[in-house]
Amino acid sequence: MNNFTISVPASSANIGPGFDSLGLALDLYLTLTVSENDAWKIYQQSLLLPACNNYTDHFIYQIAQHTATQYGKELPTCCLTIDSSIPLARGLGSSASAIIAGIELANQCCQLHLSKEEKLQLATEQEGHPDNVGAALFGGLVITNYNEDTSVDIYRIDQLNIDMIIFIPQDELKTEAARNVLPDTYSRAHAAQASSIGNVFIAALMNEDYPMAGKMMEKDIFHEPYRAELIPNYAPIKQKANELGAYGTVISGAGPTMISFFPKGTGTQNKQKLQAAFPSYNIQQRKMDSTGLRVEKK
Ligand SMILES: Nc1ncnc2c1ncn2[C@@H]1O[C@H](COP(=O)(O)OP(=O)(O)OP(=O)(O)O)[C@@H](O)[C@H]1O
Ligand SMILES: N[C@@H](CCO)C(=O)O
Repeated sequence: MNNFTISVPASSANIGPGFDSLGLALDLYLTLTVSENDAWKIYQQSLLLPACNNYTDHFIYQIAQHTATQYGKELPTCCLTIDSSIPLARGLGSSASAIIAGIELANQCCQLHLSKEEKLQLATEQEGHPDNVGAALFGGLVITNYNEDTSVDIYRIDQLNIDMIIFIPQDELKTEAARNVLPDTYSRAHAAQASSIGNVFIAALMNEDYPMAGKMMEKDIFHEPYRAELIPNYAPIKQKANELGAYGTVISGAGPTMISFFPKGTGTQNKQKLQAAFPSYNIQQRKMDSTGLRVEKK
């Protein structure tokens, strides 16, 4: 086995009305440097990574082991050096990136020769929905459909002429907790209204009509109204971004990070103003990652 590096981007799911369906890859990365070794060793270089004393408890190892077993293979012992700029449990797809990294680790180490579509299917089965894993794997903005009885259908937009700003608060919010506040069912009228918002949103994005896309993203009724109370400064962040000319501001994934979409060229100046307005936040201007999962052999 040659040494190699796996790199997987962060992602922002939903973008308002695309609950469990839309994902946007962002230029923050989880990286694994892998070499064959006579015993398992995992070195973690970033303070953003969760502490782990035993390799068998490591989420990425568990996903790799599970994938190898699914294909009747044995994972060779490896030395992993893991680094990350993706904050955990903030709505930036950290678990999806870890799942993709684990699947790719097994793919490389066990020579599974998995196609991207097969990786997407495996990752979606692990995560439960294809939005974050689709973006992390393919890069760009992905539009997906999945239910437990079918394979994942996916389209991709790889060009967005907008600037993006993310607002990362200090405290975590676990996806599970943010899913627990959602209704189990929606009435027909509610579902029809919610999906019509999503339909116009995608049409607006495809036509680069960003004012309309911003209007639609803020009209979501699938998840935003239920989660707003869990998100610190939900209304003030939207209001301030709106005053500064944002097309729209929504919860990133399950939160608590929020993401604003600004006219191209206005991100840098607005980032400074927003950081001054919300000093306890880690506010960053980010770009879309257009590549997704990368493997570099040494
Ligand atoms: N690099 C990693 N290594 C090990 N475990 C990880 C890693 N990244 C994420 N995890 C696990 O996933 C959990 C976070 O997943 P969760 O679904 O709550 O949030 P998220 O994926 O960051 O956000 P969202 O799904 O809303 O975008 C962490 O608490 C940790 O258990
Ligand atoms: N679509 C998911 C993303 C987070 O995993 C949600 O909003 O719960």
